[in-house]
Amino acid sequence: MRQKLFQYLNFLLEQDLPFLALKMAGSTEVKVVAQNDQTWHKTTPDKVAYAVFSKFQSNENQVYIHADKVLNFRYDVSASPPEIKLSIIPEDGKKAYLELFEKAITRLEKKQLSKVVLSRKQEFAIEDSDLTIFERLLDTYPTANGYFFYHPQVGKWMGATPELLMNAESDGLYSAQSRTDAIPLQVSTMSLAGTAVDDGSLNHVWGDKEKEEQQLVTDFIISQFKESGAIDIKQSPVETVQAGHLIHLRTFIQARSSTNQIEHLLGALHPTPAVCGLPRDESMEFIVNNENYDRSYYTGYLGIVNGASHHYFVNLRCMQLVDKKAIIYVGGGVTAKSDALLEYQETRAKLQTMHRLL
Ligand SMILES: C=C(O[C@H]1C=CC=C(C(=O)O)[C@@H]1O)C(=O)O
Repeated sequence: MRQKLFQYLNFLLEQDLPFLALKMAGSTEVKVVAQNDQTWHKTTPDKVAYAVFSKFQSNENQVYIHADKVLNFRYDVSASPPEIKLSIIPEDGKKAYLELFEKAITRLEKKQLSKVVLSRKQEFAIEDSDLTIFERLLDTYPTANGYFFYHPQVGKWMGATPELLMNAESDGLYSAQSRTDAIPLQVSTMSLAGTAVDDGSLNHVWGDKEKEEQQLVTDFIISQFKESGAIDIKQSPVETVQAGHLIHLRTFIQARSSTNQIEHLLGALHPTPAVCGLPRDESMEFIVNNENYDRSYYTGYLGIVNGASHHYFVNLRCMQLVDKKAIIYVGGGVTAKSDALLEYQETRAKLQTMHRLL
């Protein structure tokens, strides 16, 4: 089946047809949503099944892929995971990052912001084919949500994201004809923040900075759920979770809502303070005016919708593939307690997630 998947993706690339291939965390299946023509659909389709790829600034250039075909390929992760290539990453962008950090810390100390996520990108040459890199990605990160997106007018993106933005499933019977009805849904999301390099022991002692920045994300999600009319909101205890060679703090949050609330709920959640900051509008303004580059689809989201079933993920640990180049995007949450060099090192550690696949 593995061979069939790559043959099919190769065919779509050769035909220049839009697709999203997604293997959800821990799944043994890659789902491919493909469109039969090259149209760039920019609004929510009146279709039962589709894929979405959204920018960080989600009011711009959304991409919807109409599911003319949805194919599922069984994917058993290779018993011998690919060898991890460790190479030295040049220190490009350090000066610019530290300058950005200084500007942010001024705002944080004045309490104009309580948290802001600062990011950057770095370019690398690639030799292998895009599909070889995708196969390596799926085998290296079986517990991440691995994806490959292509649209002839938008380009190629690939990633292994640990972060769920929203899962919503019908908790009752669903009929495909009743898309416009308010079908009750079980909704779940996660608050993921705080980063450390995994040292192999499961009892990492987290500092106050990490605990606080993750709590801010949890509180934000719960308040957005409440405002959006979701009910029965429940949260799990905070846990440490592995993402490749990194670890994060994570809380699951669940609630009940309905299909007619989904778009609203998505807008209420995205962008969470795991990728933007708090207060949200001020952080967004700071990022857009000071990062000095366009995040594009990084820290946006990707997803697959099929009837009442919605799966959306935050576009993190990702790269854009342009000709023989990979542009890797990375960032991290900064608060008044942050240390500039440690935050910069964190972006370097996050770069490795994609870099070791090249
Ligand atoms: C913004 C990123 O990560 C987010 C998700 C987990 C932990 C994060 C952190 O510790 O700052 C970030 O909020 C990224 O990987 O580019």
